[in-house]
Amino acid sequence: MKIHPAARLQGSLQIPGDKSISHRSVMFGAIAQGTTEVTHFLQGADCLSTISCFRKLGIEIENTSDRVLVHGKGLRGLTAPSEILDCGNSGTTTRLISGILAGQPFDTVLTGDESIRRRPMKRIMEPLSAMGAKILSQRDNGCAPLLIRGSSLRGIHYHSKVASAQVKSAILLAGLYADSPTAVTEPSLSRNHTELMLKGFGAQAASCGSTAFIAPAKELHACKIEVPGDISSAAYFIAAGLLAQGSGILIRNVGINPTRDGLIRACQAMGGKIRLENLRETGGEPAADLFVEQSALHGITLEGDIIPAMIDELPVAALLACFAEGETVIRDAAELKVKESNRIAIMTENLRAMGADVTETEDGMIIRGGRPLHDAEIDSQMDHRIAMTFAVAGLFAEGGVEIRGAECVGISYPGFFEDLEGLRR
Ligand SMILES: O=C(O)C1=C[C@@H](OP(=O)(O)O)[C@@H](O)[C@H](O)C1
Ligand SMILES: C=C(OP(=O)(O)O)C(=O)O
Repeated sequence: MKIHPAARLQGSLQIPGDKSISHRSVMFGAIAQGTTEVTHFLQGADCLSTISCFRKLGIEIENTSDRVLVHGKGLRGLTAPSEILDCGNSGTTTRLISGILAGQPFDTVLTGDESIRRRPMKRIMEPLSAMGAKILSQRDNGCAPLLIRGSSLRGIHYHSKVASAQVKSAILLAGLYADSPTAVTEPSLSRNHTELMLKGFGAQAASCGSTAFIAPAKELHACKIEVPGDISSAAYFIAAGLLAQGSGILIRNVGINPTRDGLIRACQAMGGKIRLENLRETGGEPAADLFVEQSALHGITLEGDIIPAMIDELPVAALLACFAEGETVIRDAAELKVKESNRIAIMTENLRAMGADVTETEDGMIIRGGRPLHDAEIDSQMDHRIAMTFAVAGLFAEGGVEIRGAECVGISYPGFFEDLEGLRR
């Protein structure tokens, strides 16, 4: 896929539904009593993997263009699958479903694509085992395929070494099936969609700082969920809007949950002009329209608590740093190495190939902005966030960019290239 430089970008767009919230709407709907109706569901490959897994667990799910209906069977209504569950490329599917399967009276085998089979699963195996489940990594390497032998569970208070909503959510979901309350404390607060949405489904969930609690549940009840636009998808248009000439880009209906809005805060701290308009609530989550204008950016340090709030947006933040005056330091972001690809290594290699001044560090990158980017051929390594980041890079690089494996954007944003092209003026 060739991306040509853009003289001007302007206009407005509607971002597809949030991936994290879409996954959870299907999962929680499946284990609730009654029919959960989901609108603005993300029809990306990852969320379709979640639907496919729950269908194999006996749940009827109607997926039409305007809504998804999940005919939940209650907390104890899932049935043993007759085949292996394929989580595709989705870490969220793999880890969250493991929490639910830990409490089932049957065995399940979970696997996924090549990338999923490399990602660390010990982080959920340990706490779920401490709760009483038996989880076996079939190659004994701490990765999928996983055999999950569900059982009756006990509540725990788990102190996680990583700030990870997937780890936290797996434990909280298992906690629904436990004999006593469960708590998870993480080093920094990660996205809290599970806590918010489980409450909407009638669970007793609470949080205090970076500790989340859940009480064992008798039943959950079905909900109506309108999924807000995904800030992680909006991120590419925020970046494009900050860099492009034109009269601005309006990104409508973006989820701005404070555990997800780190990119907006980081860009504003770099001098980016992003105006939040029409603030409202969508599906129990704060949402707004974002108006983004071309801005003169300067480098900053990104570290600590803001990192989990923009973890998937760090690649595009690194790109922005190439256009900022001075140095940007990203640290405390070692988690980037265990995403769909090693995002620290790939960003460093590819930004350098385009002429940027970037140094890879143990837990982040140092980027010295101001060098113009030039054309290069970039391999996405089938990581959707890398493909979308370099599509934006191509708009502002002399000669554009050629992206190999660009089709992987379908994991989280099937219409990405059409939406990007639609802003050219
Ligand atoms: O819970 C979720 O929906 C997600 C949590 C994050 O992963 P970690 O929990 O591994 O940080 C994020 O990177 C991923 O895209 C989605
Ligand atoms: C890391 C991501 O997703 P997951 O962990 O669900 O594969 C992502 O979407 O950037």
